[in-house]
Amino acid sequence: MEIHPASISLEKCIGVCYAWLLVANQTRKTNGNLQEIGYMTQQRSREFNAMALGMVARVALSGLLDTLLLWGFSRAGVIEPEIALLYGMVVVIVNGIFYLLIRSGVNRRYKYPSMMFPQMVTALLMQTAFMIMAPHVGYLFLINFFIIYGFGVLGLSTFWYVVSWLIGSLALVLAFSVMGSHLSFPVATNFSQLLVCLSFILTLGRCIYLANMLSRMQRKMTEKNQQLVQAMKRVQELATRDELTNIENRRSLMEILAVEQKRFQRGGTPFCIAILDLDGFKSVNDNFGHAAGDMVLKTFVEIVRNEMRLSDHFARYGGDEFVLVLTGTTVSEGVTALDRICAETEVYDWSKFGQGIVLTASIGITDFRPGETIDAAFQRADMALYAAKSAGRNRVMISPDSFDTSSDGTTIRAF
Ligand SMILES: Nc1nc2c(ncn2[C@@H]2O[C@H](COP(=O)(O)OP(=O)(O)OP(=O)(O)O)[C@@H](O)[C@H]2O)c(=O)[nH]1
Repeated sequence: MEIHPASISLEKCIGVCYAWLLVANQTRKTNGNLQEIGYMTQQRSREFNAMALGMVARVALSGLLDTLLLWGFSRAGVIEPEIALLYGMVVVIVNGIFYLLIRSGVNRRYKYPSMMFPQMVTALLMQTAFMIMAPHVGYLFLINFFIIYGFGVLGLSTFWYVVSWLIGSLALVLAFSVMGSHLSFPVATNFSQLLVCLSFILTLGRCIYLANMLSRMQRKMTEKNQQLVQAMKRVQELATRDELTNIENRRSLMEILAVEQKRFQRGGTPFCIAILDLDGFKSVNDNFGHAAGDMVLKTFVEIVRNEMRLSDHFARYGGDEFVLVLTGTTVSEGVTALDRICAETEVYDWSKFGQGIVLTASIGITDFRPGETIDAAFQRADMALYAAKSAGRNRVMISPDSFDTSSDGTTIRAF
């Protein structure tokens, strides 16, 4: 068997490996760490296992392609046929073991259930062993290093990627120190040249396949991220908005008030709390049904929104009770806006929701005062609302000790 070795320098090979590793690691970062998908629900666990089994099948297929090439080289007289046979057997046995480990769920006992790292190390050591056993086709095992690290991109964390690189480097040093002078390109005959050419074509194909897999995964992840962002937005909405009227809910109101309280304490920016309640709303429900009641509530919200400033906050406190937080506003300024709301509610044509419906609103308002709690201010506003109801409804009442003059200077409705 005549061999024409084309020498491969150790530095060149390690240099190329290093460059590939850098590119691969960059891609891995972009695609996120699949191993971290390890913490998952049963459904995700099944999907993950299917993916891991798919990877094992792909690795096995790649190994069988190499077996075919080795068989070709044995036909060309470059290596003994036993090498091809042994390679094929090792591929089947090793991948069979990983298949069974994943299939039986043993992998789920580990923090990183993809088993990518042990698969990679096994593959690296296997290539090294065959490089030593069959140095005349050593280039074939050498270029497989690139494929192996390419697979690693799909699922290794930075730490394990570096560890696998160190292991691969040591394996290369071992192979070159043992067989360096015998490693060669078998290009003595046309047939073996054809096989070498074919092996490079197949390697390129596998690299392209991997790149394509990565880009598909990236697209899928982008899609999933978008879905996640939408879901988070929806959760946020459900947690902070009232479903019927789409204004802030009670929980969100409490957060808003806490923020305004802090702002007041820092810079003294005044704000007022107004509680609004529809008068006789229950009778709408009783006489015209819940759906009509809902329409009334939504319409009332629109009336208030048309009168409030953009900087104000409007929340549904519960039932037909609403709260307006009037920011940067004194009581007298707030009362002007609230009077308009009362007037608009009174003149609105509610009869479109049920014949004869006439509705008004009662409102209690207070300003927030230094050193007090939100609860204390809230209670005052509630008392003012109660006073408005007691005084005959359809009016705005101010809590005691608030500024007692309206914007036009006349005494207004403190009780
Ligand atoms: N349609 C509808 N009704 C609701 C909703 N939430 C609470 N309610 C009803 O709103 C009514 C509120 O009761 P009250 O505040 O006592 O009714 P009111 O007639 O306005 O009484 P005053 O405030 O004293 O004038 C109750 O009948 C609740 O069942 C809702 O989301 N939709």
